[in-house]
Amino acid sequence: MDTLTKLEATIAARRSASPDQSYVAKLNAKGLPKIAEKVGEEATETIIAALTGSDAELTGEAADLLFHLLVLLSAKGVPLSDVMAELDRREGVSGLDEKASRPESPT
Ligand SMILES: N=c1c2ncn([C@@H]3O[C@H](COP(=O)(O)OP(=O)(O)OP(=O)(O)O)[C@@H](O)[C@H]3O)c2ncn1[C@@H]1O[C@H](COP(=O)(O)O)[C@@H](O)[C@H]1O
Repeated sequence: MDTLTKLEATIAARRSASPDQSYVAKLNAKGLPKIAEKVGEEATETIIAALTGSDAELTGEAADLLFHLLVLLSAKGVPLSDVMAELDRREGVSGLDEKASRPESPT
């Protein structure tokens, strides 16, 4: 099992833990807007690290961003495998124009 898939399973298991003992449970208890805000915060910190920080700082912020993105996907019930499948699908799309790289929107 790859690292992100293992982390996804850990996050799913920790969602129902005590918020006193689990960061994942604490964040879920605060609700979806707070989880989404954390993703934005970590994305900003990743950008700052990329522009002004060391490679080690960028690595740390990228890890924070991926972790919080997995917490968000879990809270929304969207499996990581769906995201991976979408990336695989795009890899198979020839060219990268705006329309072809996005899933069909429901009409
Ligand atoms: N990968 C991580 C991970 N990365 C970052 N963090 C936490 O994310 C938080 C981010 O720090 P911030 O300063 O931005 O946030 P904060 O001050 O704690 O909280 P805010 O009030 O600012 O939102 C820190 O508390 C980090 O400990 C993580 N917490 C947990 N995990 C993984 O999730 C698993 C389950 O964790 P628990 O839910 O704590 O058991 C762990 O075993 C790890 O594998």
